[in-house]
Amino acid sequence: MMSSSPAVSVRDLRVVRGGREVLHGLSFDVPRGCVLGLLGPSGCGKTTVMRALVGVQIVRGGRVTVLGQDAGSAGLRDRVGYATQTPAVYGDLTVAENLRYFASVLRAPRGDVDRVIEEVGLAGARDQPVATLSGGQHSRANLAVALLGSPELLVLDEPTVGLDPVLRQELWTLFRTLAGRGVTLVVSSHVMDEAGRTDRLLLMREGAILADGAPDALRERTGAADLEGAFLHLINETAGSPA
Ligand SMILES: Nc1ncnc2c1ncn2[C@@H]1O[C@H](COP(=O)(O)OP(=O)(O)OP(=O)(O)O)[C@@H](O)[C@H]1O
Repeated sequence: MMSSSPAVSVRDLRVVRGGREVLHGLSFDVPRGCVLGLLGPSGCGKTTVMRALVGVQIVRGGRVTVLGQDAGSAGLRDRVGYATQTPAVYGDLTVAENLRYFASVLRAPRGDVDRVIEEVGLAGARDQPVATLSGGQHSRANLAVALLGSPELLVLDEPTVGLDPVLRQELWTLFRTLAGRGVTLVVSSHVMDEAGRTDRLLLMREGAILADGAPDALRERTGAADLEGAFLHLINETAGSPA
């Protein structure tokens, strides 16, 4: 269910990294219970946007509000889950040991460990050291950490990279179930067919938002048969418009 006060509100967000402005004044809202896809070529700024949402990115200007508080506020610590692109789980600990460890750090209920292991489909590997997992299992173990404590906002950086289509499908079903419970998800991806599963898409390019809308609306607006075509159409449109 979507309520009227947005889960995320970003206004004129500017970020400088390595001496260069990499986000040029982004503004968007994410309603509660929405699955927002962040899509765009490598280096366009998706991870930087996510870092700003979870409050670990120094920003040059603008305002990022999450669940009614400034991003990074102490009060948001157990209300926001973040899975980075590079897995944060420890290779020498088993899946269950990692989750017990992170559950205690995050002060999540102990029972959460079994729940999140089930949710990401790792029950069969729970006692396996993470270093011995396949790439897809490894990224699911990382995702499981973000699910601890039942956060209201989940920020997931390319959670399906390296997963086969069946696992990708399963994870998207999980994302949908979570959104159905009112959880808001911000999910980045390179994969256009995944973009179609979102409620809303932010198409990004070179630190700016190229388009913001529902996948069907973007296809309709551009007259493209698929989202890849829509994206290319929007790039050409921008290139052709006066600066
Ligand atoms: N630690 C850093 N120092 C300096 N510049 C950085 C740093 N991290 C990222 N950048 C730059 O910021 C810009 C945005 O990077 P970001 O990681 O947000 O992109 P992305 O869209 O998430 O890329 P990918 O899809 O490859 O993960 C890029 O130009 C990148 O080179």
